[in-house]
Amino acid sequence: MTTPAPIAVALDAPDLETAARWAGLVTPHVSTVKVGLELYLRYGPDVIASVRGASGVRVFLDLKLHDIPNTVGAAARAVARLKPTYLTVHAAGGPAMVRAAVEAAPGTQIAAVTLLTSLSEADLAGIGIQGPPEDVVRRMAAVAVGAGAQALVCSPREVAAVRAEVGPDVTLITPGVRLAGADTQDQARVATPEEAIAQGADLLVIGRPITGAPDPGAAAAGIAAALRRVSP
Ligand SMILES: O=c1ccn([C@@H]2O[C@H](COP(=O)(O)O)[C@@H](O)[C@H]2O)c(=O)[nH]1
Repeated sequence: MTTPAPIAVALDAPDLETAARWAGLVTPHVSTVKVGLELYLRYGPDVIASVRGASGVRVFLDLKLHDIPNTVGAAARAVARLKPTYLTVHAAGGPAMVRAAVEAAPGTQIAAVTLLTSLSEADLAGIGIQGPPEDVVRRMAAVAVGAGAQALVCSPREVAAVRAEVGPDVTLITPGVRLAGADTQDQARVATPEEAIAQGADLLVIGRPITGAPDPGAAAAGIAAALRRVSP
């Protein structure tokens, strides 16, 4: 039996039945499934047990918490009992907010989102932030890790720079993954799965390229095999 690939499949499904079916199809091939706002807001905490099933797959709870430190700490404490492997917060909430999440969820890796992968340099300029996304990502990464975050979310394009900034012990998670030549949809800063791994990503978040395929299980198996070829 082969080791599951370092992929978190984003279960961005309209209903629980679809999410659980996708989870069942992909879990032989990937290490992790990701629950985001769509499912969690519709179904609440019960969704975690439904997608985890009996497989023991890791669960990544992508709630992107962003509020004052007291509120984020309380929210992180509330979901820590679900034992997700990862829980996201926005690094832009600042060091006290990130630290509040870290302290409230000791059994979970707090993953700080540095800069959404849907944002381009032009988008940043539009909200008054000048310069390349990589500069923002590196600054956010340093702040979040300084506050205790054990994982960071960035695009595959920045992963090497972030690794140089924060060192080998932080888990680097990359959404914004697309197969060569595919439509990037609403993602702005993208790379292929092979490129993301070659740049040093630890975990690739992949949603629609797998869940939108006619056979999500086969799509996950295909990407997992491609990753094994570049990183046996
Ligand atoms: O910066 C970020 C942070 C989180 N995401 C999430 O990842 C998946 C990506 O799905 P695709 O279908 O592969 O685009 C999705 O759940 C996002 O909420 C992100 O894309 N970028």
